[in-house]
Amino acid sequence: MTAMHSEALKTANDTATEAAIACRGVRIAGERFTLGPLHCDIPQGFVTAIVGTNGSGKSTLMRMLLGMEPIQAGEASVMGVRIIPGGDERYKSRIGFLAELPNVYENPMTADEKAKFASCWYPTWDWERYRRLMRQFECEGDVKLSKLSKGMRRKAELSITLAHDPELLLLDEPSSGLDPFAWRKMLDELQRYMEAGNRTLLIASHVTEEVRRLADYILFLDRGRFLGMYEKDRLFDSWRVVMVQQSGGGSEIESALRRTPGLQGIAEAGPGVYRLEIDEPDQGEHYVRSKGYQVLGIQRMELEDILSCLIRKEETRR
Ligand SMILES: Nc1ncnc2c1ncn2[C@@H]1O[C@H](COP(=O)(O)OP(=O)(O)OP(=O)(O)O)[C@@H](O)[C@H]1O
Repeated sequence: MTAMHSEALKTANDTATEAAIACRGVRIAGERFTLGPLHCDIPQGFVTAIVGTNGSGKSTLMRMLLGMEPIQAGEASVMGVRIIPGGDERYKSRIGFLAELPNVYENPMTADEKAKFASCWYPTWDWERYRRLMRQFECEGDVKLSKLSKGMRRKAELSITLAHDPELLLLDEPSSGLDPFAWRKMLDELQRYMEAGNRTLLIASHVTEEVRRLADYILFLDRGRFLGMYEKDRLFDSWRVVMVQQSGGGSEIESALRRTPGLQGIAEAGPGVYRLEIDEPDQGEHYVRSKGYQVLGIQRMELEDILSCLIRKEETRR
């Protein structure tokens, strides 16, 4: 399976999916860090998870979408609005954003005070929804944000972020600090949010289980490099590690194995033993067996394994 870019994504879904976010060769360059070029469509009505190593640019990407990181090259648009310096910023009131870290300037405020401030900014603000979410997360609205525990504050901020039922939700590591019960409630709330059908969630997460449960698509980043965007179910269904053995080993077996259909990665795991990472499991296994090699085992790949494989592949490509 190949990484899905705009046209391929439409074909894969067999629908003319609207892009909630479109990036065309977007590049953001700082003194010590460059993100991009980024070329992807985040489809409307779906959950896309950004998965990447620390410092890979997940938060930078989210900030760019809010016009907080200048774009050096390429184009980005959010819900049809192109992000340009000094451009129309009204699109931001249709977005809910939960930053990775709390804003220290808001420390003296209570959650209710912050909510009051937000209610003036968002035309679709719904006090009923805010109160329901605060109750759901067992949050106190009249305590200063600085006096709340990390997890309590996260839950209060999440309630505020969701209270205006935004068309696009950007969540930067939302589960950071949440206990397992709160985490489950958050997943329920996010699933409820998506039930409207026309809502889009972009979530940066290091939590494999969260990605597995929520995401429809996964966008991979590493050190600012875009490693591709994949449909989650196809990714987990098709990527496999196949252990192969052939007594004698040598360069012949390796060059034959390099022609395995769907090969994403290959490594020698011992004398005459090879570890193949493939995304065409049936054809791959058939090919290996047809060459007379012994298949020692086949395993599904975890998210971390897939990310490592994509990183290695990108490094060999360079
Ligand atoms: N406040 C900052 N000042 C200067 N450089 C920064 C700052 N925050 C991030 N960076 C740089 O931008 C790069 C991308 O950081 P970013 O926060 O986008 O990564 P991330 O993928 O969200 O990381 P993490 O998983 O650790 O949250 C980092 O490698 C870092 O060098």
